[in-house]
Amino acid sequence: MNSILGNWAEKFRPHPDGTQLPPHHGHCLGCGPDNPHGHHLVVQRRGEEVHAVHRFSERHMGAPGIAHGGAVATVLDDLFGFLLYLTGTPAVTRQLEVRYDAPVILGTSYELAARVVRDDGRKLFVEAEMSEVGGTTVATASALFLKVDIAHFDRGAPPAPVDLD
Ligand SMILES: CCCCCCCCCCCCCCCC(=O)SCCNC(=O)CCNC(=O)[C@H](O)C(C)(C)COP(=O)(O)OP(=O)(O)OC[C@H]1O[C@@H](n2cnc3c(N)ncnc32)[C@H](O)[C@@H]1OP(=O)(O)O
Repeated sequence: MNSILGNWAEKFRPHPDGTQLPPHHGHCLGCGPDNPHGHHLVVQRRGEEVHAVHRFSERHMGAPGIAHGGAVATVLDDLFGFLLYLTGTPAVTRQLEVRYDAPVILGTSYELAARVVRDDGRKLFVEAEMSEVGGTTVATASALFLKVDIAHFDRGAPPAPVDLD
């Protein structure tokens, strides 16, 4: 097994309500603390939802001062990946839809929340929103994740020394 995922099984242990969930792995683009180009998303379990407060930086700029839509999609997709700690099974994104309701401003904090709306065999239907703190929704997302066997991840190249420049 790809060693970067080697401790994944223990990450599926029960996570009490209110606790911070572990990153998928150190170099994950969404949440890995060791990825200098990543978003460094920090996520908590809140009941049957996952929550985060996030600020986009200049590294994720689209229009001047505004987050790139792909960066917003990355963060929403990665947030969905934290629901797997609650469902207890590996799964991958099959389809992702994002609705951009308002520009996401760099350096501004946003609240994110995601949940599973239907767990149907291999299919996990999920939804999320991103909002100004205590205010207006700026983006919503829905996705279909498909549960996969751990062998799915063997197709990834073993983690080489990462050249992140
Ligand atoms: C211990 C170590 C653990 C390691 C733990 C790894 C950690 C992991 C880190 C996670 C981090 C997360 C980060 C964010 C999440 C990503 O970023 S995941 C990365 C992006 N996604 C991918 O790379 C997935 C690429 N796609 C694939 O590999 C394959 O298409 C899949 C998803 C495995 C599915 O292939 P498949 O098994 O052949 O599925 P398929 O038969 O086509 O469809 C299955 C069922 O779904 C239905 N379906 C398919 N598409 C649709 C659709 N769009 N709408 C409705 N139904 C559909 C089919 O009709 C079928 O239904 P049934 O006939 O069974 O009723």
